[in-house]
Amino acid sequence: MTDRRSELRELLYAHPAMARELPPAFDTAAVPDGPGELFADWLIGALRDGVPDAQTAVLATTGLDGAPDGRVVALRELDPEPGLWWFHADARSPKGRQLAADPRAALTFYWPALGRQVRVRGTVEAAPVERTAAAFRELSPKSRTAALVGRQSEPLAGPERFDRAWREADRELAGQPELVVAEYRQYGVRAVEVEFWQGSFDRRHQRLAYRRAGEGWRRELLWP
Ligand SMILES: Cc1cc2nc3c(=O)[nH]c(=O)nc-3n(C[C@H](O)[C@H](O)[C@H](O)COP(=O)(O)O)c2cc1C
Repeated sequence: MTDRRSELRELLYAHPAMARELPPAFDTAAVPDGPGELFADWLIGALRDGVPDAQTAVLATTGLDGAPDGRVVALRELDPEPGLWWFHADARSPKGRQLAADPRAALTFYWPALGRQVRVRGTVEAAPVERTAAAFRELSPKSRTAALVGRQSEPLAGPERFDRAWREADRELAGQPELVVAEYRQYGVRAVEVEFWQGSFDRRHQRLAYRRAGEGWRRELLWP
């Protein structure tokens, strides 16, 4: 019988993280005053380099039981100047309820091909209803159907229940193309801390942290 534990251990040691050529060290002294601009530079670079799903991040929240929780979401917009990172979600989902109870959140981006990580910590705020309704109407038909189906993270009795709900939602949207799911939200994480991490094959990683200080930002290097 294969010993899965030792097989896996062997594979993990044979495949160390970031064992490939990565971008050269970045000039931590020649960076913008705020983190939004630097993040935009890095994300645009990742998207243009073809990093798959470069706009996705792990969203960490505090569970209603006080324990940490996390899941992947997609970044939809960025306001570099105030430092707002926007994602969309249903207010009735576990994460939506968690954020209503405690708006503190973190977004962690990782671009493996570039060995880059960005950590954003802050507090979420929801966009005004009219703006969200307009954004909802711009979604692809499939995304609107998925949002109307709703019930995210509730137990599903079987795939046929989902198929039926999907068909019903499709029909409803076809009859009412202007329909907006009232619980659909645009959440913006207003950053208080943003850290840029550039990995290096030789483990001489670089870390640059921005922290809000009054109207501006304070920058400092961190030991890797
Ligand atoms: C690549 C990827 C992108 C995703 N994007 C979103 C998103 O933008 N919004 C969202 O609510 N869920 C998104 N999800 C699904 C979430 O990870 C999660 O399964 C779902 O939102 C339920 O989370 P919750 O139970 O913590 O509320 C995405 C998942 C993946 C893998």
